Parts: sequence; structure tokens; C-alpha cells
Amino acid sequence: MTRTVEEHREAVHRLLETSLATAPQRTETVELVQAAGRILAVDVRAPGSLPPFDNSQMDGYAVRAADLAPASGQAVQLHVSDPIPAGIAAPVLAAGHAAPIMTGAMLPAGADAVVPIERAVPDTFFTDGQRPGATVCFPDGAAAGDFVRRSGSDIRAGTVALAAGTRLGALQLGLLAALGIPAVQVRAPFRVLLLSTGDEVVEPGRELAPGQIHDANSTLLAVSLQEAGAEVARARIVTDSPDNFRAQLREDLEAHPVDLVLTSGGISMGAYEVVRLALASDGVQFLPVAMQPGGPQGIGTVHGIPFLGFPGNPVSSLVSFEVFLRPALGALTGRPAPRPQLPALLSEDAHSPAAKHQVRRGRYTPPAGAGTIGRVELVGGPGSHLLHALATSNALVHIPAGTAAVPAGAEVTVWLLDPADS
Ligand SMILES: Nc1nc2c(c(=O)[nH]1)N[C@H]1C(S)=C(S)[C@@H](COP(=O)(O)OP(=O)(O)OC[C@H]3O[C@@H](n4cnc5c(N)ncnc54)[C@H](O)[C@@H]3O)O[C@H]1N2
Ligand code: MOO
Repeated sequence: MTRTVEEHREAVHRLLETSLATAPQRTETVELVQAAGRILAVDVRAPGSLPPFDNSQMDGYAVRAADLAPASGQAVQLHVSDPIPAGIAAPVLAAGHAAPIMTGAMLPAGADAVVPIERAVPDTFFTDGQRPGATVCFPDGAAAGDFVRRSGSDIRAGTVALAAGTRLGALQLGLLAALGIPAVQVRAPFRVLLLSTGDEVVEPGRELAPGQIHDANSTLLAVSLQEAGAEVARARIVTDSPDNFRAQLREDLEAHPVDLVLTSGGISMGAYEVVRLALASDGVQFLPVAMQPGGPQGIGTVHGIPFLGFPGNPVSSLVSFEVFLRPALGALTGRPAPRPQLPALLSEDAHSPAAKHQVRRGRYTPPAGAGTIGRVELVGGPGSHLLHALATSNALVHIPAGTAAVPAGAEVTVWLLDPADS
């Protein structure tokens, strides 16, 4: 039975959801800069308040506001006390005094307001030599709290600074640094065993014998997984011998605990479909999905581990990742963020097998002005071997099942592969 794209996407989601729900959540503690893009595993409470102490928002004078409210309405002269740079604990401010204070410096006990230097007379700081016996006046007065950043006005000690499940970026990690937290407990990455199959497939860098090709899928899928926050625990090329495939799979799974086994190739209708031959009787289904490319798909479990078999054609593998696996990872592990999905005007006629959801590669150009939509031109044909066209594209162009032709100028949906283009 042919599945629709949506049915298979849902099946992939369910497969991973079930296994992640029963697995104990693994976490690891990493330093802040290494935690970028990771998902927080636990609530983090503020160990202290921010700001940690009342401090000055301006370069100016720390004062007692009450000193500046004389009954006569005349501006009052205050004695200038020792300056307070940032980074020290100053002595109590005596009544009738004003202490030069710098931005970020701790407010001395007794002071309750800061007057910016521009509002003082004189409006520049005294030198050390000038200060003894000097006075300063503040014609505008001051109210308690003026230009004071209160302790805890950003966050109070003990409250939740970041909730479990938060995706950590610069903004969140900067907060943790300010709170004095050097490392953070994050969810361990989703681990994948990646097997590229085929007797013809040879590692890049090795010379090709006639009929052989270099392995593109290991790199295409490993980098896609890595960009999606997953970890490739082991990647290798496996030959077309089902016995060998089964033996290597067992060996790899013993050495590398993983959350998913992902293969490419060996699943369609040929005489030597190694993945199909090795696993078909083993809790894995091989079925057609009404999508082009990416029609043949394998799904199930091997040795109790979720299994997905993607087709060998490189574009088919990549499209399978984008359409089925990446959205499930995003929804279930918190990473990655969904691809931006946008409407775009198709710049040329396109034809599609009406029974299938076709995914073409395109080059998306954003709209020139607000209120308009972007354009997308197709790159290469529908063939699933067109790696160069894939490499020059920045979007997947979706032509849904039931549509045999889309005329130039019609609106289609594109998924941006590079969010910088949105
Ligand atoms: N009679 C039929 N033949 C095919 C059908 C079909 O329905 N009936 N489906 C076609 C479609 S669609 C696809 S997609 C492929 C999928 O085949 P497999 O998943 O079994 O993949 P292979 O046969 O192993 O390889 C297909 C193609 O991709 C190349 N390849 C494989 N691995 C890699 C790699 N790691 N790096 C680069 N290129 C790779 C391989 O050499 C083949 O050219 O089946 C169609 N056939
Ligand atoms: O479905 Mo295959 O994936 O067309 O190339």
C-alpha cells in the first residue's frame, strides 16, 4: 500500500516518539559556549539576584535625595566625598555629602539616588587635588530611586531563570554567565548509526575502479544530522552482502548505543537490495511513499532500535531527511527549528507525476518589497542523482500530489534550506 507523505511523516514521528518516551532522558553538562544550540535539560534557578547589588545607572553623584529638597527651594551645596569606581564596596554616605560614582558602581549605604554628572554644578568631576573641601550643587534636585538599578530588578535569587526545554542561544547563555553559572546541563544529542550501502560505493579520497562511485550520502546525511543537533555515533559503508550487513549492524550496535539506525540505499526493487534482504523479515517494512524523489522507504525497528531506510539516490536521501526525519527530530528533541515555509512565485512551468508529491530543488529570491512574495526558479530537473543542482539550490519546492503541472507565475510552497535567505 502506497503511503502519502503525511502518513509516512506521522509514522516516522510515532516511531521515534515511542522510543524516546521509553528511553531514560540522557543529559550532559557542558560549558556555556559549547552549549549554543542545545536544549536545557532542567530548570535553572538564579543562584543570586541580578543586579546583585543596588548600583548606579550613570556616571554622576550618589546622593541622599532628602538632602536635595530644602525647605527654601534653593539649590543646596553638598560636600564631595571620595569617588566610587565600579568594583569596590564604598563606605556609608554621610548626610550632606555627594559621592562621585561611576556607572555600575555599588551604591553606598545611605545613598538612594544618583544625579548624572551633566546635571551637577560643576558638570565635570573634580580631580583628586581639587576634591578636598570641594562642594557640588544640583539645581534640578533628585527623587529617591533616580538612576539606581535596584538589586533583583532583573531577576531575583531563587526564581527560574530558564525553564527545562529552552533552546540555548547567545541571549540565554549570556544570562547564565551573568548569574555566574559556568556550565549547564543539556539534553544529550540524539545518536544515529549511519550506514551507506552498496558494493559500488567508495569513500571519497579513494580511487574508483570501473563502475564505482564515491559515497556522497554519508556526508550528506551526517552533516544534515549534525546541523539538526544529532550526533553520528558511527558512519560506515556496508557492502551488498546481507550476512555481512547483519553482522556489521550487530557489531556497531554493541559498540555504539544509538537512538536510530539510518541506512541509505538497498531498499528498492533490484536483485541485490542489501537492506531489504537483511531486514525485511525483522520488524522492518519496505514500502512506497507517494513522493518523488524519496519514493522507496524502509521503517521499523532492528534489535529494538528505531530504523529508517532511505533510498540510495543522494537527492532522494536528502529529501527523505528533510521531509520525514528532520521535522520529527525538531518536534521530539527540540532541535532543529522547522525550515521556514514560504509562498513563492514559480519562474517557469513545472511538470510533476500527479499521483506523487514532487519535491524539486530551487533557488529562492526574497521579495523586493513588503507585501509581495518571493520568486523561485527550479535548479536542475527532477532526477534524484543531480547533486550539483542540489548544491546550488537553497530551497525545496513542493508540488503536492494531485497536481500534474504548475504554470510559470503560479504560487508554490518552498522550504528554505538556508534560513539566511528568508
Ligand atoms: N524497478 C525499479 N527500480 C527502481 C525503483 C522502482 O520503483 N522500481 N525505484 C527507483 C527509485 S525512485 C530509487 S530512489 C532508487 C532507490 O534505490 P535503492 O534505495 O535501492 O538504492 P540503490 O539502488 O542502492 O542506489 C540507487 C542509486 O543511488 C546511488 N547511491 C547509493 N548509495 C550512494 C551513496 N552513498 N552515495 C552516492 N550515490 C549512492 C547508487 O549508485 C544508485 O545509482 O531505486 C530506483 N530503482
Ligand atoms: O523516489 Mo526515487 O527517490 O525518485 O529517486
